[in-house]
Amino acid sequence: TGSTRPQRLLRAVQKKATQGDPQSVIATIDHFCRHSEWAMNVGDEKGSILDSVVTELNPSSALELGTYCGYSTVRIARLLPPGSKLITLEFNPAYAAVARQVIAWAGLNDKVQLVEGPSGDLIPQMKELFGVQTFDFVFLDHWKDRYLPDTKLLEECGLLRKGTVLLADNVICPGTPEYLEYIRNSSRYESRYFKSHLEYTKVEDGLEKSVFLG
Ligand SMILES: Oc1cc(-c2ccc(F)cc2)cc2nccnc12
Ligand SMILES: [Mg+2]
Repeated sequence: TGSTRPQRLLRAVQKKATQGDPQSVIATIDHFCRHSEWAMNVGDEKGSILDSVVTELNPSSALELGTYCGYSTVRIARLLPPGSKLITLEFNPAYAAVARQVIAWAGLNDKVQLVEGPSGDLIPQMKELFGVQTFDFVFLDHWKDRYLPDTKLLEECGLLRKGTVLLADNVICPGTPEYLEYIRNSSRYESRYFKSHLEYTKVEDGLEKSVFLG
């Protein structure tokens, strides 16, 4: 039986990236996805927008929905101040296994907690399982039909506070119309669209940044 694309991506990281150097892990994955095999990482163009949002916010507690191979996990965690924590949820065990090794290669284990399972089941357990009060930052990058229900769940579970920033990937491609409709029309959020491109392509995509107003 052959290897999977995430396994080939991991092999490239372990072969070419410097251990403990998140920037080299990011560069290696971007090179692999541009020159060898496309993969659904947020990528370098949208990744720069992600970086600027995280840097401006300087979050102490962050949540990522959809880990995949850990590319955006590394992008976010490398920017977090000491003592802060990124919890990342991944439904697919094969993706999670690769992501753990990518995160470890980048030397970011002490900032990241990867939890396997469905976000809809895990979000209500955040407080009791991980001692989370509220999140300062949430990156939505999992299945598009989960963006809206999981956002409503975060609200209902009291995991958002005045000023929490939600950043959603793929709001154009593959697209999250129900989420956009809700978040742009809700008086509880202030939203802004960052136009960009689908990772490693010329296809339009973008990120929606929404501030929870409480
Ligand atoms: O960034 C992404 C891109 C795509 C995707 C796949 C196939 C295409 F043709 C176009 C776009 C799927 C994604 N699923 C989950 C999280 N992020 C995704
Ligand atoms: Mg994505």
